[in-house]
Parts: sequence; structure tokens; C-alpha cells
Amino acid sequence: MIRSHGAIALASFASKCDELVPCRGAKCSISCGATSSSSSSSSNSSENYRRTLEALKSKNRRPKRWLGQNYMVNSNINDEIVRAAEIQPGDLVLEIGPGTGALTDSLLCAGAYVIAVEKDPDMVSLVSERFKDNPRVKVLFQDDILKWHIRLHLSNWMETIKSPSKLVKVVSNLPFNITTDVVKKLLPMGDLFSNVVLLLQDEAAARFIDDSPKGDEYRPISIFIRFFSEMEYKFKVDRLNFFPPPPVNGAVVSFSLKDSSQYPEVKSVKRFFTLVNSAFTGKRKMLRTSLRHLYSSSEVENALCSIGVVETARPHQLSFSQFVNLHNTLAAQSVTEMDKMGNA
Ligand SMILES: C[S@@+](CC[C@H](N)C(=O)[O-])C[C@H]1O[C@@H](n2cnc3c(N)ncnc32)[C@H](O)[C@@H]1O
Repeated sequence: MIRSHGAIALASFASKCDELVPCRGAKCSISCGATSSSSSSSSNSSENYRRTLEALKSKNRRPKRWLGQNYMVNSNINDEIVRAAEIQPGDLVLEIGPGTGALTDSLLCAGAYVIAVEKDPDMVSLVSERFKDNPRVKVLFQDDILKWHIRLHLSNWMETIKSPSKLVKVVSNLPFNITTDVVKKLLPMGDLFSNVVLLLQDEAAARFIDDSPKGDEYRPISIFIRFFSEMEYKFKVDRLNFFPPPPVNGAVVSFSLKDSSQYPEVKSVKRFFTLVNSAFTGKRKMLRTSLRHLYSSSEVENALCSIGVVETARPHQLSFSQFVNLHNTLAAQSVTEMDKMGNA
């Protein structure tokens, strides 16, 4: 089901944001991150909003566009993101880009342990100060998630907190400009992450979920996502819920990661994606042409025929499972060719 957080109630809210005036209209929620492990201290969403404004008004902390700093100023949406991730007390969560800590606070309220990576040193000091007394925010790294050694840091952290849980969840209001890179980095890590819940650009969400060959947005990333996960579009988020508002709306999506035993059976994962990427480099080209640097035209034509596809097919004419079949057929053909050469 696709739901949307409308702009109407928040339109005046956002225009007030521009003036850095606290909003009074938002609904209440509990805030527990700034206290110790207790969740009894209550405040409301204006508390989150006030903290965001305080942070942004202070020296050097104006939103930095190059870091995708569009802060979520509606704490109800943060709470919904936490619900979408089905956070239970004791869950381990990696948060990318905590910013002022508004989403971190909602995660802590739900009982999660949070490890966070934030690129902006100003935000690291701010969010560290905010949660300094909370033992469930164990580590805050000043680093770039795309360069951060995820496995090393997470295994150290899990050892420190002696967690019985083996799997971590990722929850993030992502900077829109690194969405695809983050998805490519995290989805193949099904042995480490159970699910990844992201607030990203609505258009990107539509592109990712479109795995129908006839769809305009059908491309290698849709195949990549389907290979490594089950994706679900959760709800739309109007752009006016952010400060400053980005030019486009957002959407919350959930990727439930597959374990490697659940991946489609392919001869080689690496070669499968080489084939898929090559197939789409010339979207209008026939596969026998775009795959020429990998296989001869006749090999591609034979393989297409044997999987029941016309030999003049272009990439958008193949479904996900046909790509899998094509790869396996071509790989088997190459083995046979090599056997023949070996016997000659
Ligand atoms: C869209 S803001 C979200 C902030 C906060 N979580 C919220 O919901 O309001 C994205 C955050 O990610 C941080 N960020 C940007 N690029 C990053 C990167 N490569 N690695 C880690 N954090 C990054 C930004 O500094 C910013 O704090």
C-alpha cells in the first residue's frame, strides 16, 4: 500500500522553517535519546524541531547542500520510519547520517542500540553531545559511509555490546546524492544486515522498484536490487517535511536482504552483473551487439534461442529470470567450447 504524507498541513510549517521559527502544529511524540537508557522523559516533536533549529543556527552549522543536508523536521515521519523498520527493543541499528539526531532519537525510543556514521564533523560533535549520556548510542564515527569499513566496525561494536543478535538493521534519512552507491554497497551484505530502510528521493524509489521489462525505469539497478533483496515501497514523504525542502519529494522504502543461499542460481555473480551492465550500455542495441566484447554474436543468438527469446532481442525484452537463464546458458556454452578446445 502506498501512503503519502501530504504537504497541506506542513506548507505553513515549512515556510516557518525558512524563518527558523519553531513550529507549533506537529503532533507529540516521546523523546528519549537525550536521557540515559530510560525512555520515561517525554517531550514532543517541537523538541526535535527546536534542536534542529538550535543546531542549524549555531556557528558553521547551516545546512550544507553538498552533504545532502535536508533535515527531517516532522518527528511523526521519523516514528513511521522506525515502524517501517519494525524496530524491537534490543535491535542493532546502523544509522547513516544522523545529522542533528532526530531519527536517532526515534530509534532509541523504540529500544534500539545505534551505531552511527556521519560525515560532517559539526554534526558529529552536535549529536555526540546530544546523546552523551545514552549508553545505547555506543559509537559515533566521523566518516564517509562509502569508505567506512562496515564489517570491521560492526563486528567490534557487536562484541563490545555482547549482542546475542547476529544481524543489524540499517535505517537512514539518506543524502539523496549517495543513494545508489549506498544501495550497491549494502544490499549484497545479507549475512550482516536483515533489512535496510531508507528515506530517499521518490523518483529513485520508483526507478528501483520498476523491475518490469516494459517499464521505462528498467535498468541494471532494478536487477541488482531484485537479485539481493525484496524491496517494498512504504510511503511517500512530501518535500515540505524537510528543512530546507529539497526540490523533489522523498519516499521510504524497505529492502529485506536475502541470504546468499536465497540468491538466484547463477554460475558467477560477478559475471552475471558484467553481462547485465553490458547489456544495458546500449539500451537500444541488440544484445548480440552490446555483448560482443564478452561473447560472439552467434553464441548470444544461440543462447537467446535456447531460452526462448528472439535472437534480435534488446535488453528491455528480457525479464529478470531470462537474464539469469541467459547468463547460465552462455556460461555453460563457454565451458563446452573450452572442453572442445581441451580435447582438440
Ligand atoms: C538528509 S540529512 C539527514 C539528517 C538526519 N538524519 C535527519 O533525518 O534529519 C543526511 C545526513 O547525512 C550526512 N552525510 C552526507 N554524506 C554522508 C556520507 N557520505 N556518509 C555519512 N554521512 C553523510 C549529512 O551530513 C547529513 O547529516
